[in-house]
Amino acid sequence: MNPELKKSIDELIASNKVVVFMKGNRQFPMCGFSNTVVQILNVMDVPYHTVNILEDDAIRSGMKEYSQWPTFPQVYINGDFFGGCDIMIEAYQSGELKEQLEIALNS
Ligand SMILES: N[C@@H](CCC(=O)N[C@@H](CS)C(=O)NCC(=O)O)C(=O)O
Repeated sequence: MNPELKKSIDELIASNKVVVFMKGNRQFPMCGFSNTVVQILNVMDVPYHTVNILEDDAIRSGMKEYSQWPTFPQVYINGDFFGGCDIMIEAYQSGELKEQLEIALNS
């Protein structure tokens, strides 16, 4: 992929403990899956950064390649790809998400 784009994604996920690449933003999610992830993170009460992939086609296609994941939302925690909506729901219910967020935010 474009090395400039890769570098800017690298920097974005390195400088924010939690990043959500999503459709819309936290105030106005433009898709039910993205909305679910926003609701989960709001309940967890953690700081997170969102990127609206609908505003940038290069990011939209670039993130699919970068994450090797075909859909949005895409959640990064502590620099690592964590998952999409289904994985977030599962991890929220099992307690795994709380654990990972605690590790990330305390590191
Ligand atoms: N099962 C997926 C659901 C997400 C999904 O299906 N997203 C679709 C519709 S919003 C998507 O991003 N499609 C690719 C695209 O729009 O570029 C998950 O767990 O996140």
